[in-house]
Amino acid sequence: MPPLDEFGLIRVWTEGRQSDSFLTAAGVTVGIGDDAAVVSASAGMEWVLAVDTMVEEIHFKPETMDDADIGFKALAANVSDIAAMGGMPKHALVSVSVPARWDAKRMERLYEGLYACADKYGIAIIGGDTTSAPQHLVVAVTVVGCVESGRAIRRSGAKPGQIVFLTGPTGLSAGGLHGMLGQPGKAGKRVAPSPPKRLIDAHRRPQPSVKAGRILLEGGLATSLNDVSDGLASEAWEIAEASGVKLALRETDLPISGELAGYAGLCGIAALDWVLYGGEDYVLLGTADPGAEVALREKFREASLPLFIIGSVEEGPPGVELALASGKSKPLLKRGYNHFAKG
Ligand SMILES: Nc1ncnc2c1ncn2[C@@H]1O[C@H](COP(=O)(O)OP(=O)(O)O)[C@@H](O)[C@H]1O
Ligand SMILES: Cc1ncc(C[n+]2csc(CCOP(=O)(O)OP(=O)(O)O)c2C)c(N)n1
Ligand SMILES: [Mg+2]
Ligand SMILES: [Mg+2]
Ligand SMILES: [Mg+2]
Repeated sequence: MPPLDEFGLIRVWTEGRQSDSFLTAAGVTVGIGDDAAVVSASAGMEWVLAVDTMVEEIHFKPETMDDADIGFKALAANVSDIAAMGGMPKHALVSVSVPARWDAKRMERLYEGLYACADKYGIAIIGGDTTSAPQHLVVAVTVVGCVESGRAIRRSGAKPGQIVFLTGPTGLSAGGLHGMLGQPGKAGKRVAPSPPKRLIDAHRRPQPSVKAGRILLEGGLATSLNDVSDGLASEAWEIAEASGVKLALRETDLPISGELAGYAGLCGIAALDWVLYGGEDYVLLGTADPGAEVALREKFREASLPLFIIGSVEEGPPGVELALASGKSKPLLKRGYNHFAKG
């Protein structure tokens, strides 16, 4: 059989993965197969649009991610950006640039992961683009979501006197990554103990907080919101700068699971470093009026979702501070994942 061309490949990856009735219900008038997709707009809603890219060697390596995980996470990272606006993800466009090393079977696995995430969040895959690539795989996903007009939750609404909350623990993904990168490679040298499964799962299959974002929006409970992709400290800085305030976080209120602390101890690393600077957590960091705290706790408890109050908003030049368990405070650097950092 001759090798498939890109059109054949696209068919193999996507055909029959989502039912016609699902696509119709998702407002898809023209889906995969034409020059562009057409979807219907809902009255009273605005579009929420985000794109994120995953690049082999930068966002994943063979030892950190299975092929299906790459597809899942490429979409999940985008879903998280929609969640961070309080929006509902609806449609996705998927662009892949595929080197020869990545055969058809591997790409099928990647698409299985992609559709697993799409189905989990009720997202219709409506198109994309396919090219060859010289060496490394690149996956760029654009997600289209919607939100009630004028209601999107921005980074800029934090005000002094408000509380700072987090919708899940951070640091697990970075811990998992550390362990997986430290596993025996070709040279067979083992440099890190095996990480617990929960940490590996957090890295490979992040679960973006769409429900949490919707609860916050529907209840008018958040004054600012951001998702944690580059690290808690870095995202806190983004809220601080966008809002013109200082975020004062409390070390003793940061969620650090025993599992993470235990594994960090085994590695001789301070868990707090992963918690503050690790990234790829895809939980939501936000602020709320102190008067909303009771409702906030109640709504999250009803939905069986975690919620941690980790600090407060203060006046001052934009910045982030951490009150340490010792009673002292230290400024947190605007450090996080930086694609252009040297070294
Ligand atoms: N190449 C680009 N051209 C235009 N806008 C960009 C580009 N890269 C990022 N942005 C925009 O800059 C902002 C910050 O991007 P980013 O740090 O990637 O956000 P996030 O961490 O939420 O994914 C977003 O509004 C994003 O859309
Ligand atoms: C092999 C490997 N090395 C390092 C990382 C860590 N890492 C790569 S990108 C990134 C930050 C998040 O990705 P980015 O593209 O910056 O997403 P965005 O901020 O745009 O959402 C992190 C923590 C990784 N996931 N895999
Ligand atoms: Mg981005
Ligand atoms: Mg974001
Ligand atoms: Mg980033």
